[in-house]
Amino acid sequence: MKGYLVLEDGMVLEGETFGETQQQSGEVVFNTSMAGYQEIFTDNSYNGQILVMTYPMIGNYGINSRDIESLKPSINGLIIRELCKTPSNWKSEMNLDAYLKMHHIMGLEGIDTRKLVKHLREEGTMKGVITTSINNKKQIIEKMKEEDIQTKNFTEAVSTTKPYVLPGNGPKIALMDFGVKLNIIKSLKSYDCDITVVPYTTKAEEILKLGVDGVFLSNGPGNPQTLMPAVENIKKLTQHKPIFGICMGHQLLSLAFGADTYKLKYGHRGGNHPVKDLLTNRVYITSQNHGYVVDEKTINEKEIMITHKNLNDGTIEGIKHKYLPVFSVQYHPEASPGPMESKYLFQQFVYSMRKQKQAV
Ligand SMILES: NC(=O)CC[C@H](N)C(=O)O
Repeated sequence: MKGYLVLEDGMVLEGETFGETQQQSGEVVFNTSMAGYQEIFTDNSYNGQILVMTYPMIGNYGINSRDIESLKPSINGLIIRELCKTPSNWKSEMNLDAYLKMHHIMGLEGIDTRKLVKHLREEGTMKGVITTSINNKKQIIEKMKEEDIQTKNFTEAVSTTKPYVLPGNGPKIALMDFGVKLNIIKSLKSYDCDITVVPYTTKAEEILKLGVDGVFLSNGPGNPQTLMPAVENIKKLTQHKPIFGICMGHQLLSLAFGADTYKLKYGHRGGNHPVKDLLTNRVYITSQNHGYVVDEKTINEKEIMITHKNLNDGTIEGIKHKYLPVFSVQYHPEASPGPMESKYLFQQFVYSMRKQKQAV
């Protein structure tokens, strides 16, 4: 069936639908990874977004039940150049078309993704609608303009509603869940951590009552500034426990230290973003997925040190407190998908918890 992507600025692109034919809206963002589409679709940080993949063929190794970052895909829609209907891989259990149907997500193929991404790069990411009819294009655009994605809380839909424990014999961690990726949990589990995953609304006092050795702040969708109550809790926790934050966790931690965040023109989403560790001068190739970033001008240098920078645009990629065992990165050391060379950061967190324990 014919399908269309209608952008907020009036641009329309025509393609063929797959998956479920169900009209959906969302911020249209692009990811440049060449592989790992399953991990990307199931990353909760994409909640509410229509995703464009720049790699020209998607679906070639099918879908399996193992390579997931959460139990279901979070994307509101998928836009690709070409859909592979006959996957070939020993792990494959179904094709992408069937998978999107199962989760009621609409896909569009046959789209000139190169033209679309050039447009988004020049104009910035914007809202869009995927639909099977553009007879009412004017109304579609007007309606899409009404929704304010900058003030909407997307975390609510993906955070756990009840705490749960993943027992282990290593350091005891409270993981504040803003939409956590499974590989973050697996990475902490590789150190046999005892993890209590708590809802993002959990109060600092309740977390401290758990008697944990450290607190982990997860990734998650949406604007970090919609989560100011969590920022207040994090502010309290920084005075008591070692903390490690990734992506949304990094942004919230920075807000807790009084910094500001802003929205990037088209974000960083892909598997090859170069990041420089300013303390060692080493460059890491990193996996990324974010639209917001911490504003360098607002960092309180008396307390906070910028530890990492993005070599493409110079934005902040990591911070650390000068005296407290508290640090965070904007990129994804857990990879999934993407390079795994930053995994040592989990070890650094485990080490900081052990050190703190010995000190008291
Ligand atoms: N992966 C993430 O945690 C993303 C954080 C935030 N939602 C952003 O887009 O910047």
